[in-house]
Amino acid sequence: MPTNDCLPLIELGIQQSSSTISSINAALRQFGAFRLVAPQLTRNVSQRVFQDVRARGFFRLPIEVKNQARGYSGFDTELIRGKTAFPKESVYFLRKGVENRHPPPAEFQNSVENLHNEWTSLRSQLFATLSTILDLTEPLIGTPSLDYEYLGVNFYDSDRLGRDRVHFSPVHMDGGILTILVRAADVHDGLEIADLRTTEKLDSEGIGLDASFISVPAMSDEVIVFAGTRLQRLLGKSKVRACVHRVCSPTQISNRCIIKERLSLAIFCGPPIK
Ligand SMILES: O=C(O)CCC(=O)C(=O)O
Ligand SMILES: [Fe+2]
Repeated sequence: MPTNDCLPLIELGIQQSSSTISSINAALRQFGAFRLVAPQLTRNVSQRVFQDVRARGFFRLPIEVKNQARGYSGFDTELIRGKTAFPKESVYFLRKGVENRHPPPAEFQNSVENLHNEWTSLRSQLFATLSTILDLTEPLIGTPSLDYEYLGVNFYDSDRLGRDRVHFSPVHMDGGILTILVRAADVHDGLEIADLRTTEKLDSEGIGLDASFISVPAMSDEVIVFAGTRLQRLLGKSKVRACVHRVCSPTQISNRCIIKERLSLAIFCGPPIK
């Protein structure tokens, strides 16, 4: 299976070359994704979040305790396309409509806040660069209707997955404008994205059955950026496709580093389409 060599990389703060501009445009049509150089997110701040989660074992706490934590979403409680359960646990931060439970442990909260601060200083640069690359006249952020964002820390445990389920994350698209995905391990951790040129299908379930997928290993100093359905809707399918992605369970990642537990952190930018 080809890997992320076919996904181009954006470096912020430099003049984008014409070859970068054309390869990012092509990748947004073929995969709805690109890679971003972001050591500010991958090196210290996100590693601190992951270390804190591991060291304090937040996800190993009794379910009654986790259920008390604001933003906690239990194993198999989120549904994809309203029917397929997502076999992960998450804690969401900054999400609207999260009920007023106890805040998660202070260290966890602080480390996520530090990461969010780093992201805040990157955000306008990334969106400005993307506007240049896509030759946009309308801003993608800066209006109240687009500026919503929230973060999710995700925990996947293969011991809970059972034998018959092959995906930590069933195939899906994200609903907002962009998702920035930071992963804990510098390995093949099962993330795959669809090559949308290999299928005529448009829904994520159909694409999941039909398309070829590429494996996207985690690289140090880089994050993956997915386009969401809102961006596809705003700019049109001929310019940007929403990324169709899934995460294979460790048993499916043959001949590669096997991880039983997986942590990731997603920053979701832009409200989903209502
Ligand atoms: O954990 C991952 O790598 C992907 C998570 C994801 O796709 C999501 O939360 O929407
Ligand atoms: Fe996703």
